Parts: sequence; structure tokens; C-alpha cells
Amino acid sequence: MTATIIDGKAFAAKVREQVAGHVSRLKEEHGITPGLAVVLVGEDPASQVYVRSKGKQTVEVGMNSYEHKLDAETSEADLLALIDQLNNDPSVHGILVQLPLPEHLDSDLVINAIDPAKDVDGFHISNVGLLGTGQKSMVPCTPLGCLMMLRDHHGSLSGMNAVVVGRSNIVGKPMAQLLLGDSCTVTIAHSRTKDLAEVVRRADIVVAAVGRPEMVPGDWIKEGATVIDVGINRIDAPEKGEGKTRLVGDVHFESAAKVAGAITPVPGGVGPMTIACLLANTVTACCRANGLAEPQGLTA
Ligand SMILES: Nc1nc(=O)c2c([nH]1)NC[C@@H]1CN(c3ccc(C(=O)N[C@@H](CCC(=O)O)C(=O)O)cc3)C=[N+]21
Repeated sequence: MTATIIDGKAFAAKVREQVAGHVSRLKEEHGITPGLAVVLVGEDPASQVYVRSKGKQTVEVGMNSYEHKLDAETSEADLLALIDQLNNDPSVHGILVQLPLPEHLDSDLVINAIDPAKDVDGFHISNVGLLGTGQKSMVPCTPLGCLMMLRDHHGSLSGMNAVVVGRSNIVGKPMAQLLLGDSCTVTIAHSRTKDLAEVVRRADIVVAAVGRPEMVPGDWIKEGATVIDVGINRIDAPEKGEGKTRLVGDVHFESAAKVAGAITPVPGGVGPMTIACLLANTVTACCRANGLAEPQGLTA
């Protein structure tokens, strides 16, 4: 068997088209332009790349992008003051604080200072609680993007065995909640799971989100299973020449694609969907803030 490739890049372009449609309707019918504020503390090069690409796409769909770059030594009080200002700015509908934050800043405290209605990452404890109890919330972008691809590929996920490998607050746990919401039987596996290979082999859906390059080999995958690879790992690629690198996922793509029914590639899979869902969440937050009907198909 050779797996169908789930093209996250193309899917993300479609999501952005829908978002752009909602944005132009908000402008024409209501005179409102959705705005997304991104806060970056310090100058981690990977974070800068991500923030730049996100800012560009925000403007491309017709929204306002506000970037706040603070130096690495910024105090917690100054960061909290900025968040307070953004919480009270009616032109800002979404706020994202790029993680990880420098060591001296308490990220839980900072994230929980964001107005939950503007928390487009879905990391605020109120949104986590709302998601866990099946209430309307802001849903974390990466798991939301994975859910959209799974629904698109399968239609209904009801009754499927889903194994999420990884238990992070930003991917593993919210992913499990979303799959449960779609009536999957959900297992969260992690580094201490006994017989991990056997657990993964039972899965109709595997979501790999551990941050370890190519740790899930093809012989852990059940024939025909759907594999969603959340990992984005940069590794050395001496075969490309001295000092070169390449991006790989948490799944060993080549071997997994031989047994899976469908699989997301890295790059071009989950990553582009994460940014598209950030834009989708910003439009959703803007509609809710203005008491307007929210977009269909862009939320969980
Ligand atoms: N508060 C917060 N929210 C985030 O959503 C968040 C964050 N902090 N911190 C950093 C991570 C990282 N992240 C990525 C999103 C898209 C790609 C992406 O589109 N990657 C391309 C490849 C890019 C390349 O070539 O390097 C792909 O997978 O095809 C990557 C990384 C969001 N993050």
C-alpha cells in the first residue's frame, strides 16, 4: 500500500481563502477589520521566521497585523502592561504571545493575563476548561488544523481508535479532547508508555506530537491507518552537503507511507494549517466580539 498524501499546504490555502471571504464581508457589511497582535520576546531565529510568515499571511487575508517585538530582558511587569493595553484595544481581536518565553518570565501567568476572548492560541485556562467540558471556546491552532484535515479525509471520525503520542498542553492534550468530541476512542501515549509500538499499532488514527525526529517507524503503523505528523525537527543532512540541514517530522515518513492509508508530510502538512487556523481563530474572535454569526467550518 502507498499512502495518500494529505496536502496541508493546499488545504491551508483553502482555509485562508475562506478567511479572506469572511474578512471582506466584515469590512463591507460592518466596517470592521479583524486585527491580530503578535508579541515576540527576544530574538530566537526560528521564532522570528514564524512571526514574519504569520504577519505576512495576516495581511494577505485582509486583516491588520500588529507586531510587538520586545527585547529578551523585558520585565514581567512590562509584558503584562502590554497585554493589558492589547486586551483593552478594540482594534485588536486576537493576541498571540510567542512561546517559549525567556526563562525569567512565567508563561502560565502571562498567558492567563490575556483576555480569553482574544486568546487565539486557546492556551488560557478558561479556554482549556471550556474545551474540556465541550463548551464554545478558542481552540489551539495546531490541533484544530489536524482535526480539520482528519474530518476532511474521513467525514465522520466516530468510533475510530485514535492514539495521540505526546501529552503537551499545546498539542497532545487539546488534540485528545477534540478527538473525543468527535467520538473517537482516545489514548494519550507518551515517553513512559509501556509497549508504545503495540499501542500505536492499534490506532486507526495516529497523531505524533513528541518533538523527536522520526521516532515513529513504519512498522508501528497499522495497515491503512491515517497518520498526522505534528513534529517539525531540523536535523543535519550531510547527504545534501557540508553543514546542510533538512526538516523531518516525528514519523519516519518513507517507511510509514508504505503502510499508512493517508499521511501528512513535513514540511507542507500540519505547519501551514497551524497558521491558517490562527487566522481562522482571529476572524472567529472578531465575529464573537461584535455579536455577529461566526464562520461555519472554521471552528471545532
Ligand atoms: N504562542 C505560540 N503559538 C504558536 O502557534 C507557536 C508558538 N507560540 N511558537 C512557535 C511554534 C512553531 N509554530 C509553527 C507554525 C507553522 C510552521 C510551518 O508552517 N512550517 C512549515 C515549514 C517552515 C520551514 O521551512 O521552516 C511546514 O511545516 O511546512 C512552523 C512552526 C507555531 N508556534
